[in-house]
Amino acid sequence: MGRSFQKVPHLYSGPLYAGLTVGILGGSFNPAHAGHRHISLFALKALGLDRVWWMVSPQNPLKPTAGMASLAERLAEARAVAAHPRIEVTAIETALGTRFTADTLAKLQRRFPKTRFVWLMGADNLRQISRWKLWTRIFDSVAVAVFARPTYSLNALSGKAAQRFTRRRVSVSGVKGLARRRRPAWAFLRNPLHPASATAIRQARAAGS
Ligand SMILES: Nc1ncnc2c1ncn2[C@@H]1O[C@H](COP(=O)(O)OP(=O)(O)OP(=O)(O)O)[C@@H](O)[C@H]1O
Ligand SMILES: O=C(O)c1ccc[n+]([C@@H]2O[C@H](COP(=O)([O-])O)[C@@H](O)[C@H]2O)c1
Repeated sequence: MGRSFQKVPHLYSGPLYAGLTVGILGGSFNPAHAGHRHISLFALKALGLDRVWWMVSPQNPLKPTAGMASLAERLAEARAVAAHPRIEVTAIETALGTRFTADTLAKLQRRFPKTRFVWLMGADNLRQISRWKLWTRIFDSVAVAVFARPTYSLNALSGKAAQRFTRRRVSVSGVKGLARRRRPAWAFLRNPLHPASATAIRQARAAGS
C-alpha cells in the first residue's frame, strides 16, 4: 500500500461515493474549530448531504506561509475536532497535485463521475472568491452553498461574486434541492451564526504560550 494511499484514501474510493452528494469544505484549518463543525452539521441537514469532506488545503494560495502549521498537524487536529461519522477529513489536494479550487474540482469530477459535489464556504470567502483562479468556473461546475458568518454576511452579499450570479441564487426554500440544480446555482444559508475563527484561536494560543 503506497504512502499516499494511507494519507489520502479518498483518491481511490470512487465507487464508495457513487450516487452520494458530498459537500466540500475546503480550508486552511489552521486550526480546525467548532465553527467548522457547526456549519458542517448545518449543511448535512439543510442541503441533505450524505457526507462533508473537510479538504485541508496544503497552502491557501492567497494566505501567507508564515504561521501555517504543517499539513500533518492540521489534519490531526481536524480529525479530532470533526469527530462525526459523516464528516471526513482529507488532504486530497496533495494527491491530486492541485492548489487552486477550480483545478481541484475539475479533477475530482473526473475521478468521481458518479458523485455530486457541493462547494461549501463561509461568507468571508464569498466576498473574496472573485480573486481566485478561474473563479466563475467554480460556480459553473458545482453548486455553491455559503454560510452566514459574523460580520461578513452583508459585505459578501454586495460583493462581486454575489452580484455576478445574482440571478442564479436559490432561495432558502429551495436549498434542499441545491445540489441537483442546473449550474450555476448557489444559496446563502441562514445558519445560526458561530463566532469561532482560526485567527482568534492562533492569537489566544500565542498569548498563552
Ligand atoms: N465561524 C464560521 N462561520 C461560518 N463559516 C466559517 C466559520 N469558520 C470558518 N468558516 C469557513 O470555513 C472554511 C474554512 O475556514 P478556515 O479554515 O480558513 O478557518 P477561519 O476561521 O476562516 O481561518 P482564519 O481566521 O485563519 O482565516 C472557510 O470557507 C470559512 O469561511
Ligand atoms: O483557487 C484559488 O485561487 C483559491 C484562493 C484562495 C483560497 N482557495 C481555497 O479556499 C478554501 C478556503 O481557504 P481558507 O484559507 O479561507 O480556509 C481552501 O480550499 C483554499 O484552497 C482557493
